[in-house]
Amino acid sequence: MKVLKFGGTSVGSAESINSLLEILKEAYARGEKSIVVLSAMSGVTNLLAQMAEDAEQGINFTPALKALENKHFAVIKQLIKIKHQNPVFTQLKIFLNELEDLLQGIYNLRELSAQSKDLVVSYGERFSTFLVSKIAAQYFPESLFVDASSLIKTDSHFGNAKVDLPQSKQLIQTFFQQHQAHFLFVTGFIASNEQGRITTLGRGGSDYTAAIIGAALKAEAIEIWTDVDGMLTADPRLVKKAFPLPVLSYTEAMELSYFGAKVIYPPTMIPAFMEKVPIVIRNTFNPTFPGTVIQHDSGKANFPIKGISSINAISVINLSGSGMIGKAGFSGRLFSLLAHEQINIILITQSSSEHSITFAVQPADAIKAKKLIETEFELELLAKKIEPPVIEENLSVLAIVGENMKHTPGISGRLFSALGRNGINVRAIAQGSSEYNISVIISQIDLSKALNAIHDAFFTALKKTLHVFTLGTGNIGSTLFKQLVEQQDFLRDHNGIQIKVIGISNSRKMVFDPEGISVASWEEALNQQGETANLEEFIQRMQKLNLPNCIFVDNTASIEPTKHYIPIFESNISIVTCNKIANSSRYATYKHLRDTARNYGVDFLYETNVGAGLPIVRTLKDLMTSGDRILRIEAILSGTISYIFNNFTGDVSFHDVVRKAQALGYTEPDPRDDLRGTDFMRKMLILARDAGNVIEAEEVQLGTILPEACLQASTVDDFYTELQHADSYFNALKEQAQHENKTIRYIGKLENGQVTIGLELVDDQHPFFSLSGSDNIISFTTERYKERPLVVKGPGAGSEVTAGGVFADLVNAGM
Ligand SMILES: NC(=O)c1ccc[n+]([C@@H]2O[C@H](COP(=O)([O-])OP(=O)(O)OC[C@H]3O[C@@H](n4cnc5c(N)ncnc54)[C@H](O)[C@@H]3O)[C@@H](O)[C@H]2O)c1
Ligand SMILES: N[C@@H](CCO)C(=O)O
Ligand code: NA
Repeated sequence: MKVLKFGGTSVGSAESINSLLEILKEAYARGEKSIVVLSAMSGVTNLLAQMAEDAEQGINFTPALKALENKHFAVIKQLIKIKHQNPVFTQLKIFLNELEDLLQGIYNLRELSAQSKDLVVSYGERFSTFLVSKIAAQYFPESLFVDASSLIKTDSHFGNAKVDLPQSKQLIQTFFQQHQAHFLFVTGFIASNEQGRITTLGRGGSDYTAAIIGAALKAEAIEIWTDVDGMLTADPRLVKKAFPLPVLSYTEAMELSYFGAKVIYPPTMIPAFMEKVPIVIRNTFNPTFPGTVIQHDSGKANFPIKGISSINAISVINLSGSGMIGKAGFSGRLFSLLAHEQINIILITQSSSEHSITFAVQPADAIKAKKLIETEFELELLAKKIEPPVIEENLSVLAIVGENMKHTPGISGRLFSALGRNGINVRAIAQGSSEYNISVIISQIDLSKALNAIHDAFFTALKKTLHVFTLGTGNIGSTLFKQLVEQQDFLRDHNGIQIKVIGISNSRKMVFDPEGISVASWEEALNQQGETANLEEFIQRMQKLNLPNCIFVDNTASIEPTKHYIPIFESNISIVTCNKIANSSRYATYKHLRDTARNYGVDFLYETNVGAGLPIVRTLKDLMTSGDRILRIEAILSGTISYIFNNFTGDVSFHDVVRKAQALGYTEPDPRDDLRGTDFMRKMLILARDAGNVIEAEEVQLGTILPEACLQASTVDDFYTELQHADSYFNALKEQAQHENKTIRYIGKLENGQVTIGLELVDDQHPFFSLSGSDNIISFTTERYKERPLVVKGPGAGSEVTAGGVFADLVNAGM
């Protein structure tokens, strides 16, 4: 036998009552015996309470009474065949008349006691249960309406009565013994005291009724049918990836529902817990879903924790002072004082120095608690043995919960590193010695971010989501989007990583979607929903969204974004960039960026600053961190110039080859940056700095490949015109090289902290002689690679290889 309890939404309308009936019919067809416990139709209990209060105030309650009648009558008309409707209308009308008399009495006396209020609200369950029993009788003639006030006995604490479990158990067992042939529909929530006056069971009352009956009859299970799929891993309003848990122990369910997860109210579980009757949370509107089983043991563990619960708003009170040290009974006095005044303590921590006690309460209780303490400890305060209590507000508490934590080291490490990586400050920590729960107090504005980061950290079979904000939709930016689209399934399936692009901006427009922009149609998103670009606002919006695993990607060649790098790091957001401007500006800036990123525990990744996707920055970093020492670097790091000299053969003009390099996407947005050597200089500067040198741009000896007139050109068009005029200059250079059997190379060197870049003609003995396309080559001579250098070679410009490098950095920043 099972006890099936249906909540207010499950009896809230004709449609939902139909769903409920389907569930009963199927159970019936399977030969299962059920007892059904029902709540009032959703909204009705509140409405009744309001009517009672209105009556007390002398406000006319008749319109509300009429609305109540209509609501229930409408269901009768829809779900009961006409020929059977009359007796049902009649009985409901009798109930309604009783209710009206009652309200009239309250109205006349202008007096509402807790006792009469219980009586008023009890009609909600009586209406709904009677109604559903009559609807059900059309399919199951043995259906019987049961008013549970005759079965569940309580004290006279109206509004929140305490159940006399032994007496109720007796009554229930006898009643069900006598009615075995019936299909019982029992009112939830209501009971009666010794004198037979109606009482109610308080919050979660109908669940409690189901648990009391299920326990008394040692049911096979108590099914709580509601409008969600079960207990979830976290609050789904804050964590989109929250999912229903298949199995929980009673203890875990209590811990989880204590904070947040309002599917079931913990005290209602106690009778089931005592008799080891499993409770199953099911969804009336998704009846094939198995739901969550709450049982004696915790079940097979798929993850190290079961879930994360949270309370959005709490206040913390700090009490400190020398007067507490070694003073047995101090906390006893403190907490009995608060308990006596019904102030619920959500969490307590005390340092082992005993110098301070921190505890959390509901915000509404904070001031009262402070005043109570000030009165109780007046003498200690006067003697300055303790400091005045301090209230801190706008805080949240979250807790990770699970019995398996007990057997698994590293859980708290994972929790705190997820918080730390996302820049979330932990204000207080508590772990019960039962190790079922670790709770932390954090600032309210970080709650959603913290929940998501922790959810990602523990439910690893699920996807880790990177939240990305990207600037620049040119060559590199647009290619990156294309690669993201192509790769997203693989990343999800093989690396458990989901990349959500939340913001995109170029110099004209910007667009945001906190749920993630569909990157395949980024252009439409930008053009159709985009607003006028505003870099300051873009960054502010990113900071304000405060998302976990957040990465800012700069795919521009502009100085503007680089001015915001420091505040971005300070918001605990990592940066990935192919833009070389920040790293090649003043050394002080270069250093400040690294220091800030390190202090805030975020990543600053810029592999594509040198040699596009080729592993150059990474290789140098590995050499440095493993203790090698750089003796010399020799390199060709301009893909554009490499391409030009590799293709400046035969009759083709120099000017045309430069145009071609630009068309192929090798050049900087302004090709003069390549040809004047600026771009190469930036790369050498970055490498020199990464190799440990303190060096400024003006210290680089930069030899040029251009005649003076080209260097002076003030626009890109002028520049191309000057290049056309310089044909003879470049042809002469080419002929000289051919004559000497050499090739023209533009080579950078770092030695003894000095950087030089210049044109050289090299012969076939030189390692840089044979290069093709846009190839870069770099050779590191180090203490360990002294005889033969470490060489990296390959295409060092172009949108595919560059975007690929940015992509790899992006994924690494999310690790
Ligand atoms: N082409 C390569 O092979 C290569 C290799 C390595 C690094 N890079 C670097 O990649 C970067 C981008 O190059 P590209 O060829 O894609 O340039 P691009 O000119 O094609 O695109 C630049 C984009 O940045 C946007 N932008 C500029 N200023 C902006 C601002 N203040 N706010 C928002 N958006 C802004 C522009 O609107 C445009 O969408 C450069 O820094 C370049 O040095 C390129
Ligand atoms: N314009 C650059 C792109 C790579 O940074 C080059 O030609 O090398
Ligand atoms: Na690189």
